[in-house]
Amino acid sequence: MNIRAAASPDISGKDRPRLILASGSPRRRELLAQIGLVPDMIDPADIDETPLKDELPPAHATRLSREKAAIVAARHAGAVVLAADTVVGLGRRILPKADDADTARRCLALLQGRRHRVYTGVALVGADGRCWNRVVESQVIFRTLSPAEIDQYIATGDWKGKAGGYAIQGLASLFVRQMGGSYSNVVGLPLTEVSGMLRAAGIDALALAAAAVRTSVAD
Ligand SMILES: Cc1cn([C@H]2C[C@H](O)[C@@H](COP(=O)(O)OP(=O)(O)OP(=O)(O)O)O2)c(=O)[nH]c1=O
Repeated sequence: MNIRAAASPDISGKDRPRLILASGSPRRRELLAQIGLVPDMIDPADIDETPLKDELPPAHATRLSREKAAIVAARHAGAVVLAADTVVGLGRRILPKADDADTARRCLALLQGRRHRVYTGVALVGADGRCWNRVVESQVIFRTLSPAEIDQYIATGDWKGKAGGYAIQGLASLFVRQMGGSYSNVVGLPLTEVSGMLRAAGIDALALAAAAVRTSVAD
C-alpha cells in the first residue's frame, strides 16, 4: 500500500477545495501569499461593523468574523471560505478603525505610552458547511509619543483603514516597545492558527508548498 498517497491524496493541490477570502484587506491577501496560498476568489462581505452595546473586544472580533464568513459562504456553496476581523482593544474598550485623521490621532493619543491588545477573530466555513472559529490575542506596548510625532505619523496616511489607527507592519513599528503573541495576528491574520484551521478544512499550505517544490525540481 502506498501510505503517503493514502495519507495525503490532495498533496498536488489539484483536488483542494476552492478557497474564497471573504476580505477586502490587502494585508490578509499578503499574509496568505506568505504561506503560499492564493485564494481562488476575493469576495469581501462588507457588513456593518458597529460594536453592540457593552460588547467586549474579543467578542466583537469573533462575531464579525462569523458574520463575514456566513454571508460569503452563502454565496459560494462547496467552497472553503475564510473571514477575519481585527480589533484593537484598550481594556474593555474597542478602538475604531481609522477612516479619518482625527480618529487616528485620537487612537494614537490613547495608545501611546501604554499596553493594548489586538484581537483577530477568524472564521472558516468548510466545503461541507462545517464551521471553525477562533479568536487570537496579541499584546502590544507603545512607547510614549509626543504630539509632534503623532502629527508626523498622521501626515504619512499609514493609519488609513487600520484598526486602532496604526499599522505595525509600517512606520508604527517605530512605536512598539514590546510585543507578545502572534505578529501576523496584529497585521490581520494569525497564520499559525489559520493554517491549522485550513488544514482541518482540506487545505494544507505546508504540504502544498512542499509538493510545488517537488514538482518544479522534477520538471
Ligand atoms: C492593528 C493593525 C490593523 N491592521 C488592519 C488589518 C485589517 O485590514 C484592518 C482592520 O479592519 P477589519 O475590519 O478587520 O478588516 P478590513 O475592513 O480591512 O477588511 P474586511 O472587513 O473586508 O476583512 O486593520 C493592520 O494592517 N495593521 C495593524 O497593525
